Amino acid sequence: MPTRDPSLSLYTTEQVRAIDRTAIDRCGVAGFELMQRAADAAFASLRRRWPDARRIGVLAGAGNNGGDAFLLARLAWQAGLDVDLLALTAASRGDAERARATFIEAGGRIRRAEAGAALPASDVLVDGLFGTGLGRPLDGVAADLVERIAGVPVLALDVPSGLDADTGARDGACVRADATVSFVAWKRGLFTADALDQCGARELATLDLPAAAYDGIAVDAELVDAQIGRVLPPRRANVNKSRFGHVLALGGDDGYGGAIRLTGEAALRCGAGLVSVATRAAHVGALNAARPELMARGVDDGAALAPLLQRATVLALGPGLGLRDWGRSLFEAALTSGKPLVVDADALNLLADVPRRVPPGAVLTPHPGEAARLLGCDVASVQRDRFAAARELARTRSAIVVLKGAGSLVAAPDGRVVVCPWGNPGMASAGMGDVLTGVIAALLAQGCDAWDAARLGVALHARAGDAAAGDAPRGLVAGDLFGPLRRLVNGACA
Ligand SMILES: NC(=O)C1=CN([C@@H]2O[C@H](COP(=O)(O)OP(=O)(O)OC[C@H]3O[C@@H](n4cnc5c(N)ncnc54)[C@H](O)[C@@H]3O)[C@@H](O)[C@H]2O)[C@@H](O)CC1
Ligand SMILES: Nc1ncnc2c1ncn2[C@@H]1O[C@H](COP(=O)(O)OP(=O)(O)O)[C@@H](O)[C@H]1O
Ligand SMILES: [K+]
Repeated sequence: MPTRDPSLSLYTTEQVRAIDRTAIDRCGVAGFELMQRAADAAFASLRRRWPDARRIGVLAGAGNNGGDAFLLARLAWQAGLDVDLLALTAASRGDAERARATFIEAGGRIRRAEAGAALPASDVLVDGLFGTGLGRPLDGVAADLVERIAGVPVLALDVPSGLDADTGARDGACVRADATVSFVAWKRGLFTADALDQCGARELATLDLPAAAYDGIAVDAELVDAQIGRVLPPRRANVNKSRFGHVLALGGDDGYGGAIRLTGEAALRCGAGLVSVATRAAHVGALNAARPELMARGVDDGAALAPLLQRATVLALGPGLGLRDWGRSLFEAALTSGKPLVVDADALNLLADVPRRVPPGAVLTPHPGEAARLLGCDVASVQRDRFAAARELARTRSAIVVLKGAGSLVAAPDGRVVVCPWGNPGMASAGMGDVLTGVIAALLAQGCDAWDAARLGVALHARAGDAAAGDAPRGLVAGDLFGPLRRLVNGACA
């Protein structure tokens, strides 16, 4: 991938280690100097965030993450603060041992963390137990310490200890930080899954590495860039609705008319020129009454869809579609039409059942449950490595895949991945996915290719969710997103 903007570039831990090695071996920046810079950056962050803190508690592990912690402890000590440092081991390795010695030389004292050791009484606790070297779940004294942290703000060095920095998954005890200062480059796992509960505010400290340290290391993924104007330019004045596509939303079996209405309305609110809805006849009256701009049509089966499919430029297939014969027949007709489409909800469940190919340019929008069905695994396996799951689905289905949930990922068959840093737990409510389907369909209808429509759609949807939720996520409903979506799609997020 081309970008080198460090604030958007995401790497695996192996890649970050390679960057560190290049900086040390080829750019002449000593490892200890890097550690010192890491400690400087983290201490500056601590002072900025908690200027009144007098008592600094520090947890230090045996590796270089612990080395960062010793050097931060020395800075705090030299600044006249009280420092209570608990070390997991009696000795460290390499640069970290030198860092330990430096702290002791400066007059600092170290308590050895035995089973049941009292956590430091502190105003801020610094977590330097494990960073990118974490190789297995925390256990023993480390797990015990981490599980007993309570009632004190926590600053994590590089990664909250216990979090897998490659996947964002935790397996057992894990530090819940208020802020995480990450060093050198963003680790991709800080932006999805459990990471959203464990990291707190994220801050990147690149430690002034020379640009050459990053040479030859392609980013593994990127954060979504919200520069909407780049892919969806402002509208010209002399245009008419036929320029902006005709979305056909298909779904809404008995009892699920609301789902497809949300999809249709989202497509309208994001600028599709025309939106038709093919649904159960029983829903048409209510749809027309509630949203007359939607052209709602009752269809008995897939055969009845032919004229609608012919007129449509983009399909939004699946919300409320159901798994009965009616839904199956619409599913078959829609896929056979070869039109560009967004495949969601029950259409994904049908896709998991029926060995069908989706047309080129399709966007699949599974939540982890749907992704698991498509991959033939369980939800926990998807969540254990969302990057791998999204990439595998995109590759095997030759489609753009949006793996939804906290920290949504968008993956392409060629391995590209972007991660959405927005969204909130208020969006864990019925109908939110139906809205996303309409958003992406509208962007396809207005000329975005599948990749742009998916990444931009995910960004708009999540930012609209954040704008609508404000500081009150509980009780957010999907329809609340329409107002913010309209503002954002017109460029408010650029
Ligand atoms: N020179 C460098 O490479 C730099 C490294 N930095 C820091 O160094 C960290 C990485 O350091 P390390 O590679 O030493 O690794 P860590 O300090 O994260 O872990 C230390 C060691 O603990 C052991 N371990 C792993 N999981 C364990 C578990 N669950 N229970 C018990 N022991 C376990 C492993 O042997 C591992 O190597 C980064 O996260 C960052 O904080 C920074 O100082 C910046 C520069
Ligand atoms: N905890 C969360 N944080 C951020 N976004 C979330 C969260 N929970 C759900 N979302 C987003 O809300 C949408 C929910 O989609 P989905 O699960 O398909 O809901 P539904 O089937 O009810 O429409 C997705 O875009 C998802 O990424
Ligand atoms: K840590």
